[in-house]
Amino acid sequence: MTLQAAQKPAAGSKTLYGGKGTRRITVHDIAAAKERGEKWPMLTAYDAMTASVFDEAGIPVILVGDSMGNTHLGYDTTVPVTMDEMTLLSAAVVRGTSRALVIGDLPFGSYQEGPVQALRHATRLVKEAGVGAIKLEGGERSLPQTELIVQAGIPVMSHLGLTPQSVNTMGYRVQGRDDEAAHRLLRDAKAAQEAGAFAVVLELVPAELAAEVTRSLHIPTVGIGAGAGTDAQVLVWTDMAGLTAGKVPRFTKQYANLRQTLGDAAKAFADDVTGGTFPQEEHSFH
Ligand SMILES: Nc1nc(=O)c2c([nH]1)NC[C@@H]1CN(c3ccc(C(=O)N[C@@H](CCC(=O)O)C(=O)O)cc3)CN21
Ligand SMILES: CC(C)C(=O)C(=O)O
Ligand SMILES: [Mg+2]
Repeated sequence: MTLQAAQKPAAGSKTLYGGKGTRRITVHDIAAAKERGEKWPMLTAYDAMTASVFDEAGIPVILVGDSMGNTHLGYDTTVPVTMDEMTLLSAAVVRGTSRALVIGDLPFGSYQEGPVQALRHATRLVKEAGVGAIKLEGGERSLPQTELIVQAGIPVMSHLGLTPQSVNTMGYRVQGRDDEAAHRLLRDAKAAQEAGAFAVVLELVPAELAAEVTRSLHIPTVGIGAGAGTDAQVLVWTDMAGLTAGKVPRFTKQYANLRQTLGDAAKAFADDVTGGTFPQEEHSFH
């Protein structure tokens, strides 16, 4: 097999990424991908336009992350993000996609009170925004929430390791470095799986530990700053495209420099207007 053939599955083949299917991807497709040993990409999106780009690019799973607080809403952390903000932007992402599984993050304060509150807000994201699954942070501490939401028929993605909604107690440090923390993370991951989660995000954990968790679970792991041993990888789209203002985490790879490109376009437009070279005849009506 050529390298190209190894990397690019034939059109129509049963793969999650880049497949040509017209129906929306489900959590069952994701479970099947782990059985095939297939790795898959996930990106965040926060609006219909960007989501449609990723959907057309074959990204099978799109997360409407509460990272919107940092990237789009101008907050310092994800902590202030509200259900209204999540619902509005999640609905836009669903409208912009036809094939990707869209997952909505439950924001801080929307599930910590208990399972009934969690189910109410998960249900809102499904009914009002149309997401196919929700994500919440925490293993053991979010088990009752996970169980009740799954029982209600809503797929749940768990999120372990660095959980940014706990920044005020946790900081933004690598998690699971010592033996005790590593065992706790493994326990959390197994508990999430037991409670019915369909996948687990592992954020900012040592690569060896993330690989061990991945081998120990039958549901897929989605890494971010967790090395190459997870089943899937997720990045915040504005980080990977070079659009985020300011510092981006070291685990991000930058695939474009949209901040430069967009800034250059804005300057070129401004120069045209101030210099009187835009609009031209072809942009005018008589
Ligand atoms: N734009 C953006 N990208 C993200 O990845 C992201 C958000 N926003 N908002 C929510 C959380 C916060 N995240 C963060 C924030 C900071 C670090 C950070 O400073 N990490 C250090 C490493 C720390 C260590 O070595 O322990 C780094 O240098 O990357 C990591 C993840 C990830 N999430
Ligand atoms: C980085 C991912 C996992 C996330 O939770 C977010 O974007 O909010
Ligand atoms: Mg999040």
